[in-house]
Amino acid sequence: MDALELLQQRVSAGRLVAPAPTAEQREVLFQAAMRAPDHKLLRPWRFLTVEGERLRALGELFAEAAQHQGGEVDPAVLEKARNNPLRAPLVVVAIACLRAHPKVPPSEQLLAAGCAAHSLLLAAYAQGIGGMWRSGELSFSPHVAKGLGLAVNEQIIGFIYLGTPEKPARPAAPVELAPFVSPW
Ligand SMILES: Cc1cc2nc3c(=O)[nH]c(=O)nc-3n(C[C@H](O)[C@H](O)[C@H](O)COP(=O)(O)O)c2cc1C
Repeated sequence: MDALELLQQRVSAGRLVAPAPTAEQREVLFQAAMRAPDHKLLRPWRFLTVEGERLRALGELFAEAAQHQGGEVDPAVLEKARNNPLRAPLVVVAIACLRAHPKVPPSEQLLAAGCAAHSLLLAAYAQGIGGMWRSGELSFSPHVAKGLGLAVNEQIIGFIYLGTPEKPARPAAPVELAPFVSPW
């Protein structure tokens, strides 16, 4: 796929089915992520892959986290939390790993991690893999972070759902640029 077409046409795919990306495709996804712009080459990111039965375990972790938020939890909310990870055959947890650095503040490291996640999404689209970056309040849950084994300096920046798109990608309409771009 042409690079400029990819950059202008990438869209998310919410409905994803098996098969999950192959080993070869995953190599491309993660190599693309590693090429994100990155001040001082800190690589302030890492990724966890969750698939198969582990998707159910992630759903259980989400349900537990919803219960840990306190108060009475609507059973429908719990059920939704439990089923959320089952919306794709592969969920990649994108994690920012922030460390003290004299030249690179945590905000820049967070941006670099976000760029890595975006590169992964672009590499997915380029390979015909459907992808969607999701967060939701449970991505900020300390219980989820602990269950996924995050260190204190790490934070979840997204759950990237990947799989085979159920429907063809919708066309991305061009955006009127005037509100977003102006000479100074
Ligand atoms: C950090 C981040 C978190 C997001 N979380 C969600 C989410 O929880 N649920 C959702 O529907 N979309 C979420 N999105 C937006 C979608 O990934 C997607 O970009 C949006 O639906 C627009 O679709 P498009 O990518 O096809 O333009 C998030 C995007 C980012 C960058």
